[in-house]
Amino acid sequence: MPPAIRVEGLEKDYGDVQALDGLDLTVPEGSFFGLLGPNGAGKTTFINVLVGLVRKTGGEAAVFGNDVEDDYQGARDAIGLAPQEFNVDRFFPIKEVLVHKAGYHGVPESEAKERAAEALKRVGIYDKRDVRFDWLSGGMKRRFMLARALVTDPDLLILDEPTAGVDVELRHDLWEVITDLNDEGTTILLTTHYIEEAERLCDEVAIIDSGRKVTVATPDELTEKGSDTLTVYCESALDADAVPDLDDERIESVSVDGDAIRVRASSASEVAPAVLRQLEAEGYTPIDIDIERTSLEEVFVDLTRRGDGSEDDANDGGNGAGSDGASGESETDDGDETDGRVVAEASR
Ligand SMILES: Nc1ncnc2c1ncn2[C@@H]1O[C@H](COP(=O)(O)OP(=O)(O)OP(=O)(O)O)[C@@H](O)[C@H]1O
Repeated sequence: MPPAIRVEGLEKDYGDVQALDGLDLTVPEGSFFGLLGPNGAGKTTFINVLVGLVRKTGGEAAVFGNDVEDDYQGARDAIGLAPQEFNVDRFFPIKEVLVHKAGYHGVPESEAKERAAEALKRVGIYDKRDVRFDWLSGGMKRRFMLARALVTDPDLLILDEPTAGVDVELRHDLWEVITDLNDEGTTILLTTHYIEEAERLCDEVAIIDSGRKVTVATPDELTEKGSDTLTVYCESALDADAVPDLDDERIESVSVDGDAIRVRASSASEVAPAVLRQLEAEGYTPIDIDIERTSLEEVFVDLTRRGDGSEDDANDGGNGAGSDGASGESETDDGDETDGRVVAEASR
C-alpha cells in the first residue's frame, strides 16, 4: 500500500514568493501526522496542492499513490478536508450541504443522507441539521467543518487548524472525535499552532519553514533535542560573578542567580548527582533542586529560528512569514465548493 501522502521536491511559486521550496515528505497510512511551522511556512499551500486548489510549479505529489494532478479524482476522493476558512454554502440547511458534498464525490443519494446524519451525530450537532450554516454558533461551525470533511468517509482527513479560536471544552471534544477516527484507521494530517495539540495527538510531527522540511520526528524525539535546566537552590545568596566551575562534558552552561545555580544540560536528571557532589565538595550547601524539561514549544522556536537547526540548511529568507507576493492565479481558500476548479482552470 502506498503512503497516504508522498511529496518529493514539491515547489510552488507565487510570483517572487516561493511558498514551497523543494518539500520532501511522506505521511504513512494510518498515522496521526502533525504539520507545524511558523506563519507563512507553506502549510496551507501544501494542503491546497494536495486537494487540487493550487497547482504546483515543480516536484511530485501523490495521495495513496494517486498523482494529485494526473489522477486528480482518485486523490481528491480519498481526502476529507476541513480548511481554515469557513467556505460553506449558506443557502441550504446543513444536512443538505452534506448530502450535496457526498453526491459530488459519487455517493448515491440515500446513502448520502445516511452519511450526513451520521457525520452530524458524530460531531454532536445532529439536532441542528435543519439550520443554515450562518445560524450556527462559532463552535458549531467548527464542528460542522469536521462533519463536512467526514461525510465522504475519507481515508485521509486533512485538518487545517481545526481548533483555532475554540474554547477548551470544544477543543477536547474535537480531539476525541479525531482520535477515534484515527483509531478506526483514518490517516490524519493536522496543522496547528497549538504545540500542545501536536504533542498530545500526533505520532509524528514535521516542522516546515520557508517551504522546506526542517525535521520529522515524534514529539518525544523533538523534546529530547532541547536542553533541560537543573536549578540547585543553596542556603544563602551567591556571588553572581563566582560561577562554579563544574567539570562535566555533558554540561552546556552554568549561571548563578540569587541563591540558585542553573545548569543547562541535555538531560538534567543524568547530570544532577555529579553536579551536587561537585558543588558540595566546593563548599556549597544545596538545599533543593528543580528540573525543567524543554518544552516542544521551545524546540519548535529553536528549530524555526531563521537559518538555525535546518536539516538541509534551506532557509534563504526569501519567502518569509506574511510576505504577499502577487500570485497571478485565481486561487482561493474555499476547498470543497471549488473542488477541482483551479486545477481545471490552471490546466487550460
Ligand atoms: N495566493 C497567494 N498569492 C501570493 N502569495 C501567497 C498566496 N498564498 C500564500 N502566499 C504566500 O506563500 C507563503 C506560504 O503561505 P501559506 O499560507 O501556505 O503558509 P502557512 O504556513 O499556511 O501560514 P499560516 O500558518 O499563517 O496559515 C506566504 O509567504 C504567503 O504570503
